[in-house]
Amino acid sequence: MAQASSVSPLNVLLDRSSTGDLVAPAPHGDVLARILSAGLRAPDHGHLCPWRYVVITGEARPTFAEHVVAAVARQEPEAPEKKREKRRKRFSETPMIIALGMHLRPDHKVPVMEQEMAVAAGTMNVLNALHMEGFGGVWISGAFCEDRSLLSQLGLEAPHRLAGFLLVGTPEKSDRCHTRPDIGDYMAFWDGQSPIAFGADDRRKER
Ligand SMILES: Cc1cc2nc3c(=O)[nH]c(=O)nc-3n(C[C@H](O)[C@H](O)[C@H](O)COP(=O)(O)O)c2cc1C
Repeated sequence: MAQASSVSPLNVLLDRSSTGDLVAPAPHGDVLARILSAGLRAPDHGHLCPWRYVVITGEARPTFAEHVVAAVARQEPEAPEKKREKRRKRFSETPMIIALGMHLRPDHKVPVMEQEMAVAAGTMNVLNALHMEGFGGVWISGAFCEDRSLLSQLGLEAPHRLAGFLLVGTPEKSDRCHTRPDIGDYMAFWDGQSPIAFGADDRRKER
């Protein structure tokens, strides 16, 4: 486990980073159920429970990879063969794929964007939970995630959508933290008078 007793939970969170360089094992059984349960602890306006996790492992991966490649061909007909091959390899060989289904209710008084944000918040919880249990992953997306035929394979008929996929496994390299921006540029205390000017925006103007 990544979290030794002397390490604070916050330090574990601050240590998380995404990686697509993943090897076996991926979580399974009760550990997987607990990791996905963390997703269901996300804030959820209206208690609509919009999360739908579709787990793809083992022999189902190459079959699903062909559906992804077909969706890429439909959505991005100009995409080079190299891009399709990259998708095929990632979806066939990554130890576990988790499709991030969004069970949306456009007619509900809670705006769809808030329903989608609940799914996004749940996804972040899952990424953190993976990290805390010694696993890793990366959230990926693309135009192919809008492909209705691909979504149907996952049981997501309109108006339900896909927030992308988590590629999941064990990080190949332990030292994978990249440099993070300084929080001082991204936070401020409002003084009740003047609008905030963030350091991050000043720096952007300088470029
Ligand atoms: C909704 C969403 C979709 C993303 N899609 C992709 C993607 O298709 N390809 C990619 O390389 N990174 C994608 N990313 C970014 C990675 O998941 C990841 O955040 C990035 O590599 C930076 O790593 P970090 O999480 O350690 O900061 C996406 C992130 C989000 C939130």
